[in-house]
Amino acid sequence: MKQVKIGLIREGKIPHDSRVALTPAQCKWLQAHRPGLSLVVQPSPGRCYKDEEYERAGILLTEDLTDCDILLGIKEVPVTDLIGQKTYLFFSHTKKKQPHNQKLLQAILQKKITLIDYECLEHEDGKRIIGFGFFAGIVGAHNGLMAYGNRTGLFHLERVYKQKNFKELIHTYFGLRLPNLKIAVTGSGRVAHGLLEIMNLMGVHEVEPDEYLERRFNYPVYTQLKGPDLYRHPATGTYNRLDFHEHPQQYVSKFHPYTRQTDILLNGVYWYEGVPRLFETGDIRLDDFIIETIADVSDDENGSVPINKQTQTIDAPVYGIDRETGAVTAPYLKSSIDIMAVGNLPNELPRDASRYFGEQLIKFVLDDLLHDGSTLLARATIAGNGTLGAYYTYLQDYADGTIQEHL
Ligand SMILES: NC(=O)c1ccc[n+]([C@@H]2O[C@H](COP(=O)([O-])OP(=O)(O)OC[C@H]3O[C@@H](n4cnc5c(N)ncnc54)[C@H](O)[C@@H]3O)[C@@H](O)[C@H]2O)c1
Repeated sequence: MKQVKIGLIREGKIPHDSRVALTPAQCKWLQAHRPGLSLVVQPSPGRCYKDEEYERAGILLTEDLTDCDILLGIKEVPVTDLIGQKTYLFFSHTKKKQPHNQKLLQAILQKKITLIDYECLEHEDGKRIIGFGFFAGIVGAHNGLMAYGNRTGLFHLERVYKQKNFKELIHTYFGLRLPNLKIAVTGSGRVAHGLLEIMNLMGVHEVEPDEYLERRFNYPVYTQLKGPDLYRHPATGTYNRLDFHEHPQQYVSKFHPYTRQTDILLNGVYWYEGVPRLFETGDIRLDDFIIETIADVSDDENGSVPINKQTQTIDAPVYGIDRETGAVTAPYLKSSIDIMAVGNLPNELPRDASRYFGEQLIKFVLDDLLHDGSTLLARATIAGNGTLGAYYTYLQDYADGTIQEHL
């Protein structure tokens, strides 16, 4: 095994993110159990684990990371902070040619940095290895229910970020009595798992989609809608997962009947251009469209939820959409549907989200970082030594292009 020095960088992106790739306890465990590996931490006033906690775990704090081999961050690293010729792992949000990160990729290439993007780390079958989706689902489901409680006055949920951790959050559900709600949960990935976890913790009962559509219940229920429940090929009437992933534009949505039976929609589908929207904007004017609150955890503006018109912040996560005009309004108006849409939901539970992330990193990626010749890492390497990685040559025009300013 080679000698590797890993540095945890201070997050530089604004608005500030307090998550970190490895907790103090995980760093300590790694130093004890992975000979050849050493770790240092760049001090940070805003990190969810304090500098002193790393110090107490025996991890060296240092401003200077120039002698590290690998630097771990979370969000996009500001161009001015990049250290040339290093290997970085973070979420770069460049693989879809996002205009606002074009400059970042150009700087990475110029500085001969190796960029391994967490989002691109995939198992052989294409399933993503690490991410924050589970805690996005946890916070998203809570916030969706919280918004419905605020709207109707039928119950009250506190903000997640006011709790110390996930365990404390669960304690706030003791004694919670929900009305006879019908909740539709969409998706089957990490976000959906987090949504389901909260359903179960809040004592909402699961029912099958057909039962959900057929009757009302005298207790709160949810149903989980996965690919085959949401989409069908108009010619065959069926859903084939691989075919759908390749040709989503050939499919249509089957969600419409659920808009007539659902009080709250918790949306966790994976959406990209071509995937049918769950419903169309005009549908919200229909008298039998009864959804009052939507937590769009997937958070694609004008995506699977076409009335998600803007992403909010943790401070003010909810806005309204007027049923008649489709215009953005204040939250909790009778004439509007409430939308909860925030792009950094896991930041409401940063310590738990970081620990969960670090666990996956240690389990599935760390050994590859300590040995040469990993195909897992090669497939996730967007740039290296001034050129694009073998799997990312499609980004060449993006890397060459004139800088587009992000509006
Ligand atoms: N709001 C937030 O803070 C937040 C945080 C994390 C994730 N998200 C978003 O939530 C959405 C869901 O994330 P997730 O973590 O559940 O994703 P995931 O990778 O865990 O799951 C994706 C699911 O989508 C399915 N899928 C559909 N089309 C696919 C395709 N073409 N290729 C691969 N898989 C396909 C997969 O089978 C899988 O079940 C994403 O859009 C993500 O960006 C939002």
